[in-house]
Amino acid sequence: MLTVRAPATSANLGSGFDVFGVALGAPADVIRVERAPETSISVTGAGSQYIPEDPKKNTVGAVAEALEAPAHIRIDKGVRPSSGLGSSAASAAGAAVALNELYDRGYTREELVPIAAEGEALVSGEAHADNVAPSLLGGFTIVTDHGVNRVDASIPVVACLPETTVSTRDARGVVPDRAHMNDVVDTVGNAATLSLGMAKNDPELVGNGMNDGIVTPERAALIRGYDRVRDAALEAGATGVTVSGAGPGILSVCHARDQRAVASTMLGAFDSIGIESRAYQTSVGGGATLFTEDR
Ligand SMILES: Nc1ncnc2c1ncn2[C@@H]1O[C@H](COP(=O)(O)OP(=O)(O)OP(=O)(O)O)[C@@H](O)[C@H]1O
Ligand SMILES: N[C@@H](CCO)C(=O)O
Repeated sequence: MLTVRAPATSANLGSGFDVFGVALGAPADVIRVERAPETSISVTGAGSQYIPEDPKKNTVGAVAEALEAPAHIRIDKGVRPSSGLGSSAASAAGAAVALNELYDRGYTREELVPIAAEGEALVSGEAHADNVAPSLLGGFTIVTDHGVNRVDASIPVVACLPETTVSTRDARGVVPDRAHMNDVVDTVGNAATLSLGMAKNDPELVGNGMNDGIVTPERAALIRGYDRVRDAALEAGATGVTVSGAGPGILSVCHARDQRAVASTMLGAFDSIGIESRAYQTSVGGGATLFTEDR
């Protein structure tokens, strides 16, 4: 049996819609695989009651098919589905690493990105790779038609997850078809600033570069309490706040000294409108880890 821990991720980071992503130190999915004549899946853990075990409907089933690697796959969910924290992608990335090893397929982590993205196509209708790339590779990732670039970073973040859900499929439905040139220019400038901030490990630059006036306002409108939580986090010292992935998770970037205050104020802001939430005080972290081998 092989075991892989695959981290949650936050995609977009505001200015990098469908391009930027970061691996988070926590939470994570744990995937265990054993060779089998046909693929079967069992799911336990956070939100497992909402996740299909049918291989045709689960992201790991799509990965097993793409790798021609039938297996019994056990998923222990640390990342709740429809969270904006790359739940479906964490499972897909973990399965890709585990099955690649189990069947000695020999793919590099970079080569596994489009394979794991097949799982995302299954659940959201498009094979966007901005969650699977950081879950596989760790750090800050930039996915374009030219492939994936990455840099290590250890920026402190708070990922605050309300009890509500937003499906990526629905959230992709509100993405505008067109944008004003002024907004495009602002967003390009912010994305460049954010990338530089990641390379320099600078939470101010990263936070300043998260603003986006094109997709984020439409997504934020789907999250009850978003403005209140964002304003509270900024007041507590966050250098930038945005929708995590497709939401409803909200991501704040901050200095380590402000992390605790940012987390408690975000929780308090959701609580003030009667929404329970939990906050992960973590930082940009490493990619999927293969930590047990017993074949
Ligand atoms: N292994 C899996 N883990 C989690 N969700 C899965 C899995 N396989 C299929 N799904 C389905 O995918 C959907 C959740 O994926 P979705 O992309 O909407 O959420 P997310 O991955 O948390 O969000 P985001 O991509 O915005 O970070 C749910 O309908 C869930 O049942
Ligand atoms: N870039 C994707 C990521 C989903 O987590 C989206 O925002 O739709």
